[in-house]
Amino acid sequence: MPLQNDTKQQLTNALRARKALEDTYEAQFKILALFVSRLSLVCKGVDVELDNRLAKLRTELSRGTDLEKLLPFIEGTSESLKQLETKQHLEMQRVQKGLTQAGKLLQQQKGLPDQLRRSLRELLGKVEAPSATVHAFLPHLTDLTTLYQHALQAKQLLASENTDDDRYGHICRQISVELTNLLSELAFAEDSAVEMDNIRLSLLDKLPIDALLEACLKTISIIINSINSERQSAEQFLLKLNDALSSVQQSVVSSLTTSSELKQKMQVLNQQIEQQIEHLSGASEKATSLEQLKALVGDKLSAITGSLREKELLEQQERQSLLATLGDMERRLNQLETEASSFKKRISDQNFRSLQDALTEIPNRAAFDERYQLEIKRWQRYKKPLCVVLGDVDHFKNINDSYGHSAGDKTLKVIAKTLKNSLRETDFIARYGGEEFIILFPETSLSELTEPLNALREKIGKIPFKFKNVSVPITISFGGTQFDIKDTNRSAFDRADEALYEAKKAGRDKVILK
Ligand SMILES: Nc1nc2c(ncn2[C@@H]2O[C@H](COP(=O)(O)OP(=O)(O)OP(=O)(O)O)[C@@H](O)[C@H]2O)c(=O)[nH]1
Repeated sequence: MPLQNDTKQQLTNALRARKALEDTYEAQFKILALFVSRLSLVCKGVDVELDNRLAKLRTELSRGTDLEKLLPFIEGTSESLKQLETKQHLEMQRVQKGLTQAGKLLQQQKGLPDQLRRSLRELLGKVEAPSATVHAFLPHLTDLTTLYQHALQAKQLLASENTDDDRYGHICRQISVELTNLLSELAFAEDSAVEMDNIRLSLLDKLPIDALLEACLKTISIIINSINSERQSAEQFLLKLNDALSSVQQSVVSSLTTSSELKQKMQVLNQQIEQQIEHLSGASEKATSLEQLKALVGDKLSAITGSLREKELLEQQERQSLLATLGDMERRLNQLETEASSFKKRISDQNFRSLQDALTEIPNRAAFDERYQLEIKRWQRYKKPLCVVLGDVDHFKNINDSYGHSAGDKTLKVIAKTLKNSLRETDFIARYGGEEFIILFPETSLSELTEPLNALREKIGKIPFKFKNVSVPITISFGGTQFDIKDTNRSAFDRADEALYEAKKAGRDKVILK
């Protein structure tokens, strides 16, 4: 009996446990069903077929249908989801392509404000980055729409400006910037350099189109004059070279003629001496007495001595004429050497000046372009990191406006000097234009730049500038990047430019590295 009771108890326990398990399972199934229903409602509207399948699944779930019977519905829905995923992937590519095309089209528009161009470039970079969902493109679409709006507004503003000055204002500014860059890349002798500097200063003001055209014409005429004077001096040098060479040729010819004449005379003398000696030996054989022989030898010897003296004289004459010719040639060649070295110095001075910014005396944009190509080649070959950094003086326009252009010029000089002196010899700094500097850091990675650039930024901020007895703190912003395997020289530069733009947007006096 006790055994029977025991079995009964065990059975009851097992039944209770099973009931509890079933209850738990039912509760979990309900939660899951609710979750799936809610999730399916969220997906509603994405795809009709998926909507239908999910609706059926929801109905079956709400009826409490068995999991086994639900399986065909779940499989059907999974299939629809898979198809939808492929569709969405294609859709994503389509949206990405569409946004890129629209952005690039906007980029091709002329006359867009610089800031808008930078934002657009930044946006295109984001659009090209891989995305997990189509939704991720929505903010980009909003941004692009805003940029389109701004571009349209800018264009409308341009079109609505009526006066000549306003209509051409934008073009004038561009010409002005290009002309300023050109001036900094041209090397001129002192007198033209002063004229050029006056033109450069005049370009800092907002010039009306006629004044700007005049500045262009003046620049062209200075360039032509300078080319002409260079051509004349080259011509003069070539004429002198020609003169010197023909006079050397003449000397050589005349010395050759003299020497051949002397040679002939010498031959005659030699023959004469030989004959005299022959005559002497013949005559001495015929001599019958010692007295006769003595007189004969005496006569002949004095004749031979005379001929030998004459020969010596001729030889001396030849030596002297040769020495005179050589002396003359040496003098001419020395003159030529002096001319050539002064010409060479002028050319090398000119080369140096054409790569140096006249105001700040640091390398100019042309020098930068040359060095940039070289450092990129080194980077490609040796695979050592290479960074490029743009620096831009903050609110520089205010300095010009408040204290005049010469104060602005002085500021640029001091900043350029400070930057140059604070860099390593292997780094390279150039004035890129206006108040913008560009620095190349070979064999340096981006992580190694934060500290020195911040130190540089702080150093500039601490320079005690004083204009009209007012202390004026001046700051600088830096944007930099490291060369990447996919980079072109333009793309790396653009990234540094974007970083600089971010530094300006973030409040200036900042270093942003991308
Ligand atoms: N004195 C002087 N001024 C220059 C020279 N080159 C460019 N500038 C001036 O530099 C100013 C640059 O002004 P913006 O481009 O508006 O920039 P910013 O005032 O520095 O403002 P942010 O860069 O936005 O901080 C312009 O007023 C130019 O005329 C130069 O060689 N000498």
